[in-house]
Amino acid sequence: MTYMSEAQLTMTGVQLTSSPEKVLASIADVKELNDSSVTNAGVLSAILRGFELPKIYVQPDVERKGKVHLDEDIQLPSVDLSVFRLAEDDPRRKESLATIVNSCKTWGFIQVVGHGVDLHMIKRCEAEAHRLFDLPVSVKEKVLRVPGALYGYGSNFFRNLTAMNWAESFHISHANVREYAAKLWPTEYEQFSSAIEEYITQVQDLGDRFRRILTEGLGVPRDHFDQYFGEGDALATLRLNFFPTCPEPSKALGLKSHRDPHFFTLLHQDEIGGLQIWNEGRDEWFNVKPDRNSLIINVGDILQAASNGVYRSVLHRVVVNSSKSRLSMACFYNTRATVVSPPELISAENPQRYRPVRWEDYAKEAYTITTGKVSQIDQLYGIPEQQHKS
Ligand SMILES: O=C(O)CCC(=O)C(=O)O
Ligand SMILES: [Fe+2]
Repeated sequence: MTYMSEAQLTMTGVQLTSSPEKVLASIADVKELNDSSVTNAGVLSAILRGFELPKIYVQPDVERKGKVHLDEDIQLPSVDLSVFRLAEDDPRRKESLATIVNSCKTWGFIQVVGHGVDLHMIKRCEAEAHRLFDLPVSVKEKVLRVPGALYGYGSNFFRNLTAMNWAESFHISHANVREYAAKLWPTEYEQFSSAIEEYITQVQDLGDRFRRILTEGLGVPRDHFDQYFGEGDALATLRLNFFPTCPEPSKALGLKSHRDPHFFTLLHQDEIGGLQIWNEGRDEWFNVKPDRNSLIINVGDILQAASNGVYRSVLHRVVVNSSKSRLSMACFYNTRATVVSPPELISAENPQRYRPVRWEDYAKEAYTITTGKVSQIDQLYGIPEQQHKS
């Protein structure tokens, strides 16, 4: 296998610059210069296979340190959501609700089966996602996500990147998938568009149902948050993530550690694995065992605020490996409304912990805080302790 030094890479056109868009663009140049046979593979895997890891992907120590729990993959608590069709006092329903609440308080994550999202449809959507990532770079560049834009192709969605994520991502919504797909496949965008639309529709419907379950779990009327979401009117953005095989996986990350800023995220992952969740109490990263039939739902910052800190938005990241690429589909479920926690959750002993928060304002700052101890919602919207007492 021939490795290219950084200097050689630079000579062939890869500018090691801090702008991911430029890197993508210059990687495209390398492809055209060096190897026309790679057009049907994902951009990073195709271009970088056999190369040493360019510096721009080497994560700083702060991102790489942290003990990983090695004994055994944890199985996130898993709940069959079909029990929520049972009568309210049915013990199986109660037990499942307790599991969900506990898991969202501690792990910030829960795994669900019996979710009602069609598994064949998920497979179709994954196949379409692969079709997208397999397109030549010169085509994917037509929908490049430029800085500040919400949608499109690229892996730069944190504004404070110190190294690039070893990933290709594509952000899209139900409302604009056709517009973007038509740029990728001028005459045959129907297949991709309808798969994505159907996926978002079904996952959003699950989100609506799950939102009411989580609300009930707070001990408030299950329709309490309906006021923020309307009828099937949640904001839902889909991020397709493709993690190519990586020549030096221990130095890179598929997604650097982050908390999702939205209300919650509904995630599907293929069978490869790579998602790790930070457990604060134990000071360790935990691997999540992938299960194709389930979806993972994780609490986001807005829900943490809306639940007055009961549900936790927890740090997570994606590690990569040298032998298998991975695909995940993350649907960010959210509201445009200004969110405050229900009065039932606030008392003298348990004061209001967050100022009202509106996604449009929060989004401007949400991705700017670096990794680690400080939660971005605490820092930006948290009400300091001493103000609780006064
Ligand atoms: O790929 C995964 O497992 C996680 C993806 C994720 O955290 C995200 O897209 O925000
Ligand atoms: Fe995430």
